[in-house]
Amino acid sequence: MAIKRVDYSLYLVTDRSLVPETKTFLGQIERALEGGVTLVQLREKDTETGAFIDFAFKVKALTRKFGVPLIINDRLDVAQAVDAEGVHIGQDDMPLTTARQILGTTKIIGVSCNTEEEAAIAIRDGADYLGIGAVWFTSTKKNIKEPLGIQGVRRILESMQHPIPTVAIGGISAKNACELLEGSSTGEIHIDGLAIVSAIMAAEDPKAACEELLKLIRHSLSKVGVKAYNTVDDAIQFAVQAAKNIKDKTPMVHHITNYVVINDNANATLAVGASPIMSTNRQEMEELAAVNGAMLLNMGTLNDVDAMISAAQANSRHGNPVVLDPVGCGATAFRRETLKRFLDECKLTVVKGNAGEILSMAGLGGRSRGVDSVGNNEEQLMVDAVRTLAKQNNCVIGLTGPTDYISDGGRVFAIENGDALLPLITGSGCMVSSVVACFAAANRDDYLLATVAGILTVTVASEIAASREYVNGPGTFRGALIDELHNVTNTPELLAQYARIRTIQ
Ligand SMILES: Cc1ncc(COP(=O)(O)OP(=O)(O)O)c(N)n1
Ligand SMILES: Cc1ncsc1CCOP(=O)(O)O
Repeated sequence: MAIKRVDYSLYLVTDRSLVPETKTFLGQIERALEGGVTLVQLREKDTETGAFIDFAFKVKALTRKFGVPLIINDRLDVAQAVDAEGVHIGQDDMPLTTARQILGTTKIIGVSCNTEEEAAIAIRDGADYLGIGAVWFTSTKKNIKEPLGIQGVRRILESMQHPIPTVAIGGISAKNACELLEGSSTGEIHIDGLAIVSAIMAAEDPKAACEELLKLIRHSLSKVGVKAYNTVDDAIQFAVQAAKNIKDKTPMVHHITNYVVINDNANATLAVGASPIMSTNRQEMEELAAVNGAMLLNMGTLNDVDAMISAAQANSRHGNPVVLDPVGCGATAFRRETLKRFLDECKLTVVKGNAGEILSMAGLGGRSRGVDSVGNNEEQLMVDAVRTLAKQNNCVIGLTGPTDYISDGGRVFAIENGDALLPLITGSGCMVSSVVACFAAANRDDYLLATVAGILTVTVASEIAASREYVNGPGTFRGALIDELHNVTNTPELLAQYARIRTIQ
C-alpha cells in the first residue's frame, strides 16, 4: 500500500442543509479551510450526479489551493471524475475490496466502523483510515442505533492489532473534543483526529470555529503522546539516528539521474550506506520498485520521461518515497511541461531543488537570478515558496543555497551549514538529492526530518572535507567530500556537533 501522509487532526464532513441562510455552501467550506481543517469530505446525499461533479470541481479547486486532501462520500465515480484524493465508504456501501480494485493504492479509502469486527475487517482489507462512530447522538445523522460513547471508541482502538489512522465522528464539538481525544486513548493507541459536520457547517464563523477546534485537538493530541517533531533538537536527534538507520537497513535507492552526475550520485549513495541502482530501462521498473527503498528522479538530462513517471508510480504503489530533483525546471517549455507531468501524475514525497528551481516552481522564476546574488536577504520569499509549494503538492520541499530551507507545509527548517567549495563542483545539488533519497528510504516516519538530515549530512561533510589539509580546490574537494559522507554517517554524532539549524515560524 502506498504511504499517504495525511493529517487527520480536523476533518470537515460537509452537509449543505446546515449552512446558515446568510452564507453560501462554498463560502463555508472556504472559511473552514482558512481556519485550518486538514481534510475535507464532500458528503452530498440528494444531489444529482452532474451537479455533484460540478460542485466537487469547485471544492477541489479550493482544497488544492490550501493543500488539503479532498475525500468524496460514497461516490467513487465522482471521486474519479474530479481526481479527488480519496473516498469514504460506509458498511452498506460498495465493498472496500471492490473500491480498492477500482481506485488503486494511491487513493485514500476510509471506512465507517461501529464495532471491533467491522474495524478488523476494514483493516484486513486495506482501509487507509477508520471513521469510528457515531460517538454520540446527533441530529445530523438519523437512525443512529447505539452511540459508542468514549468507552466504545476506546474498545475499538484497544481491539486493533495492526493500528491504522482513525477519526471519531458524531456529536463532536469544542465542548467535548478534549474529553473524547484524551478519554479514548489507550496509552498506546489514540484517535488521530475528529470528523465534524454541524459544529463547522452551521457555524456563523467557520474559520474561528476551526481555529478553536484545532487548538483543542492539538493540545489533546500532545497530551496523549503525539509528539510534534518541530524543534532544532528534534531535527538533530532525528538526523543522528536516521544516519544509523541507513547503515542498518542498507536500502536500495533507484536513480534515474543525469549522465553528468551519475557516478558521483552512485558513490555518494554508497558512502552513506545505501545501495545504488541506476537503471533507466522501463522493463524493470516494476520489479525494482518491489525491492527499492526509494526512487530518485533527476531532470538534468531528460530522456525517457514516460519511464520516469512509470517508475515513480510503481514505487508509490509499493509505498516507497519518491524524490524529485527538478534540475533546470524553468529553463525550457519542455522542462516546465515535464515538471507539470511529474507533479500531476506522480505522488512525490520530496522535491529538492536550488533557489532558482524552487522559485520557478512557485511561479517566481524571474526572481531566481536576484535571489542567487542577494543570498539570505530574501528569506521570507524562500520560506513562503517552500511552505506554499509543500502545501499545494502535499510533499516536502527542500530549497538549497547559501541557506537551505525545508518545509512540509507546516514546519520550516533553515540549515546554515555548507562550505563555499560545494557549488564549485558540478552536480553537488544532485548529490544532495541522492543523499536525501537515502535518508527517506530508511526513515519513513518523518520525511521532513529525513530531508533535513540528508541536506545536513552533505553540508556538514562539505565543511569537514574542505578543512582537510590537502584540499586546495574543487578537484581535491570532490574526493574528500565522498570520503566525509562516509565518515560523517559512520560517526553521525558529528552531525550534532556541526549542525547550524534554525526553525522558522
Ligand atoms: C469520517 C467519516 N466517518 C464516518 C462517516 C459515516 O459514513 P457512512 O456510514 O457511510 O454514513 P453517511 O456519511 O453516508 O451518512 C463519514 N461520512 N465520514
Ligand atoms: C456522517 C455521520 N456518521 C456518523 S455520525 C455522522 C454525523 C456527524 O455529524 P455531527 O458532527 O454534526 O454530529
